[in-house]
Amino acid sequence: MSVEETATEVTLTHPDNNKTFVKILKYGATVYSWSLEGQEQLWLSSAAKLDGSKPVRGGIPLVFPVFGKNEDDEFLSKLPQHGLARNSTWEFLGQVSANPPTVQFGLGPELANPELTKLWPMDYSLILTIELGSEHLKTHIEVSNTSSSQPLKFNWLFHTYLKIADIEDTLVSNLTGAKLYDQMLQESYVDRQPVVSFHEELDRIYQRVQEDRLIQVIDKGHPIHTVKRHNLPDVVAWNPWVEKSKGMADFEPKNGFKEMVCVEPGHVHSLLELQPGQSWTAYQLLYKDELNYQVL
Ligand SMILES: O=P(O)(O)OC[C@H]1O[C@H](O)[C@H](O)[C@@H](O)[C@@H]1O
Repeated sequence: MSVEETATEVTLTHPDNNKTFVKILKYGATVYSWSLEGQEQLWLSSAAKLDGSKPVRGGIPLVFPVFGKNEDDEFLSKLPQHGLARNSTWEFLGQVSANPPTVQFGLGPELANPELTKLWPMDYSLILTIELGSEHLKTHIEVSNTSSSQPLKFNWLFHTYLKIADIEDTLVSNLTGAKLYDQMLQESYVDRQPVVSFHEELDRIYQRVQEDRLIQVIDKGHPIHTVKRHNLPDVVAWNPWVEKSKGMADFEPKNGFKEMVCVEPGHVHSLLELQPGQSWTAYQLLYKDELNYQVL
């Protein structure tokens, strides 16, 4: 069977290779493991809670309807950091294709975390489609405004924790020339460095990165992850380094920051706004590619 469902999770296994699989927790519809021919591609904290008691520290948590904390919107500002999708149990909608194995999960206000839904009482429907290729993982989201009268304002982001060998040997490419908001310095500037390198905590929101820019994670000159985006113009790059990792109870081992980098495609610099009846779609595609410096 290429799709197996338990009470709490769904596993897709590729028909051509049983060491290529993806595991998705119904809680948060969080992909928490993606193995490609036996090689794990995503970082997961050894202290991550997989029992629905808090969002998963690692894998691909889903950020909706707000990234970080919103301070301006009457309703979004009441939600905790990163919203309610990652702390709600989604419905497994079933398999939509046999090869590549593809499944869907759904979320709406009737299913979402009730405490958080009280704070953000909007009508919406989310459909997450996960496709496991022999050499890729595609996560596709559709957001619909199901209200008959109110606009729907939101952010979306795939909070992808990529597994790497050593952060000090790692570069992230093809973000050069993009404007960014540096959450450490709390200021905006244009990145003029040829690549992003990591020597301390780094937390940057790159804005309006052209869609044809492939973001590559490079280990000692070799591209180990390539991230393609559709309708996700903003890219967050994050590594918590020593002090921030110490402060996160569910981040283990404490030197685990050396083996992860977050590259998070999203629409977070501004809010999306859908009128009643409208829908919006976007996807993230993780795969392997040749080294491709598009800008230096
Ligand atoms: O601890 P969390 O709420 O999961 O957030 C983890 C991180 O998410 C993003 O990458 C933000 O840019 C960071 O500022 C934040 O620390």
